[in-house]
Amino acid sequence: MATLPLEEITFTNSFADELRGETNPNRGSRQVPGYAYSRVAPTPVADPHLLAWSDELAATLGLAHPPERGPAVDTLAGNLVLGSMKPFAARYAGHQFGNWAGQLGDGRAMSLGEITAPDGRTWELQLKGAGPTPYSRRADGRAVLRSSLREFLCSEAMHYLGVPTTRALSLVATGDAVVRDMFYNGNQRPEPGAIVARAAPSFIRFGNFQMMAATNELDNLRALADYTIRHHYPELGEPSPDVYLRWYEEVCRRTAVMVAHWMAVGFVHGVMNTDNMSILGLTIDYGPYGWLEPYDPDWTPNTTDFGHRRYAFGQQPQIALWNLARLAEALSPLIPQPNDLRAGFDEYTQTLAATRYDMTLRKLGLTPRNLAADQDLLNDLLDALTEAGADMTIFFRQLSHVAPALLAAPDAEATQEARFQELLVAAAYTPLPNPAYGPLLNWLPRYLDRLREETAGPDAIRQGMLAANPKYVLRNYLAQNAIEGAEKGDLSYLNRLFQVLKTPYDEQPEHEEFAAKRPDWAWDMPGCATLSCSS
Ligand SMILES: Nc1ncnc2c1ncn2[C@@H]1O[C@H](COP(=O)(O)OP(=O)(O)OP(=O)(O)O)[C@@H](O)[C@H]1O
Ligand SMILES: [Mg+2]
Repeated sequence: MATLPLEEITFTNSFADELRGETNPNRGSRQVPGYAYSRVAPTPVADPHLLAWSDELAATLGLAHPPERGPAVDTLAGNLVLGSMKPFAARYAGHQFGNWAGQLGDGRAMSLGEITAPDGRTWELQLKGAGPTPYSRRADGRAVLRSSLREFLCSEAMHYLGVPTTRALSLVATGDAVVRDMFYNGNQRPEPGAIVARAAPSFIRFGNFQMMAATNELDNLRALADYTIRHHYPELGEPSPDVYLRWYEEVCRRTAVMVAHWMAVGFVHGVMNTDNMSILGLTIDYGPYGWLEPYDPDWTPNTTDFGHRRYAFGQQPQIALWNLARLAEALSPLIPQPNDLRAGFDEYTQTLAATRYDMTLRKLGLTPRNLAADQDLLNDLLDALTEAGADMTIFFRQLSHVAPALLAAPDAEATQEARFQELLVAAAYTPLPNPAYGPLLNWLPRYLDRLREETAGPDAIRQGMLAANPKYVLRNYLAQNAIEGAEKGDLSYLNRLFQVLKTPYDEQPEHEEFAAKRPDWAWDMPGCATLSCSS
């Protein structure tokens, strides 16, 4: 299919054209009452050059691969604003760590406008780190290479895993230094700056609605809801109080599906504030996220959250519901009987339970049979994994090979115990035998008996399990290796890692090193197991 260089694309600007925005060129931080956004201009950078590019997303958008330097990359760095673009920073508010934070807004993100893809769908293109806006408060509007690289890679990795997410088109180095206190310990240092161009049908967050409700701007609230429905939920029909209710239920449903996916692959978002919740049910804001390595519902990578563990892995389902309740409050002025919004909570709870059940069964190669007994089997597995602290990804991936093989083996009884031992050694972070692995060892034969009840043959079961249990996820230490290379100007590790993450369910035996459990050196190394919000 024909592609165009980015600089030849004509952008549309539905958000800027249809909603009320301020055009004040003043970039000073301030409250922006009465408006859904502020028109802004990116601040140019010294030497924009391309570090990474998502070919597949570019193909979807109909964009040609740009050279390392030139007008396309200048556009992706904010140095060039095309005539058809109306860049803006959205005004949103939010609850951060459970507390109302008031106006936040795009302090370093800027939307450039929308691209209509060859298939007719529209995508908003947004730069993250393109300079200050009225919402920057005391910060600089910039992003460092390490956090931008993490956002670029993880957005795309999540897409390839099948998780609903915003996408990333490019990672561009700015040539400017950005000063950060990475450990919040008073030691500031200059780091290389970078800008990610991300794409999604829309970047509207729960917090955009909260902002309007908090300041009682009901016309703006209604306009934003109507805009969202008309452009992104047109199947619901023309906005009306009844349609608002159905829309809210659909947001709840999509959010549940997103969280179920996170739980299935071991993704921890790390900072599920309401301003980081997409109204489209997409994973948004790849900041201090992490991937479960030792299975532990209490784990969070975010050092800022070590005290309360509000956003730990196992908390995510209930935090999403808490956030949805804040969204319901924001939408209630639009609804004659706000209590009707409660139907969305049930939608969330039921969809989450059903989707998680479904996804976990698929991870185990099972089809629904006896709900109560199977629930027990699944719950016991999660308890056993927690007690063992086994590597989640390796455990499920190895099981996808071992369990079907045992079904097929004529001398299964004899080999079973040895195969289970091997599986646990592969996934264990402690030397075995270890009593913490007892429950898992007991669970495995029970599971195998249940698997024998399946009618599908071992091969079909193995195929299904391999398609549900990724071999390659973006372990934090892998991202850290890519960062260290990129900071030294060596992109080879980043490129190889990105390539591997594009087919995470494939075996790719030549890339085994990217499937390795967290190495010893990475346990205490910043960026590898824990992260601060400094980005
Ligand atoms: N360096 C910065 N300069 C200006 N504003 C910032 C900066 N870092 C964060 N902010 C703002 O602080 C708020 C909370 O930040 P948070 O870490 O959730 O978002 P983010 O990582 O900047 O971006 P996003 O949610 O768009 O992915 C947001 O309003 C964000 O724009
Ligand atoms: Mg954010």
